[in-house]
Amino acid sequence: MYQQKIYNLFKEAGAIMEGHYLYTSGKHGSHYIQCAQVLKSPYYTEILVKELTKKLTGEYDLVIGPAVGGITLSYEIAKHYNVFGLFTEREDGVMKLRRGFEIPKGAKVLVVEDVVTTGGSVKEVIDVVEDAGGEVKDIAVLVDRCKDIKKSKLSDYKDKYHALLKLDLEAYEPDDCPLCEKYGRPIKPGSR
Ligand SMILES: O=P(O)(O)OC[C@H]1O[C@H](OP(=O)(O)OP(=O)(O)O)[C@H](O)[C@@H]1O
Ligand SMILES: O=C(O)c1cc(=O)[nH]c(=O)[nH]1
Repeated sequence: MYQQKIYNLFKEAGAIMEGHYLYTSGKHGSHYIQCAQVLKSPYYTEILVKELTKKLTGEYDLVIGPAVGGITLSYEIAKHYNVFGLFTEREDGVMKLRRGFEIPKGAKVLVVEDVVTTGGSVKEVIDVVEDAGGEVKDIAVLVDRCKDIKKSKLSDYKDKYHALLKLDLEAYEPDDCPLCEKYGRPIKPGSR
C-alpha cells in the first residue's frame, strides 16, 4: 500500500515515462523514471525527503550524491539534517569531488541518489568518500530498479542501503531488446 502511494506520487508528477530508453548501464528498457520531474517540485520533494529520512536512523556529518540526479536530493536531505550537501561529478569519465568540496577524515557520510539501476554511480561516489577518509554510514535512494541489491555493485553495502520505491522493471542487452524492432533507436534521457 505504502509502495503504491509513493508510486502514485511519481506518476502524478509525470516522472514515470514509457517508451524505449537507453540506460546509463547501456541496457535498454520500456520505462524511465525521470526523478527531475518530482525534484522540480518543492511540494513532492518535501514529501519524499520526509518519507526517505524516516528509514534512516543515523547521524551524519554530510550528505553527498552524484551529479546530476543526486544534486537536488543531496541538498534537500542535507537541509533536513542541517549539514552540508555536496555532490560529485565526472571529469573525463572519472567521478570526482570538485568545486572546493571537501570530506573531512572520519566524517560520517550519507550517500544519496535518485535512481539506482546497477549501483555503479553510487559505488563511484562511495569510492570518492572512502578515498577521502570518510565513512559511509548509509545509502538512501528514491527509486531502486536493481533486481537484487546483493547482486549489484552495492552488494558490500546492502545493510546500509535504503530505498523509498522498489520497481521491478526489465532492462535488456541491446542485442536482445524487443523494443528496438518496434521503436528504432532508444531515447537517452540521462547525461551519459
Ligand atoms: O545505478 P546506475 O546504473 O549507475 O544508474 C543510475 C544512474 O543513472 C542516472 O544518471 P546518469 O549518469 O544517466 O546521468 P544524470 O543523473 O547526470 O542524468 C541516474 O541519475 C543514476 O545516477
Ligand atoms: O539506469 C538509468 O540510467 C536510469 C533509469 C531510470 O529509470 N531513470 C534514471 O534516471 N536512470
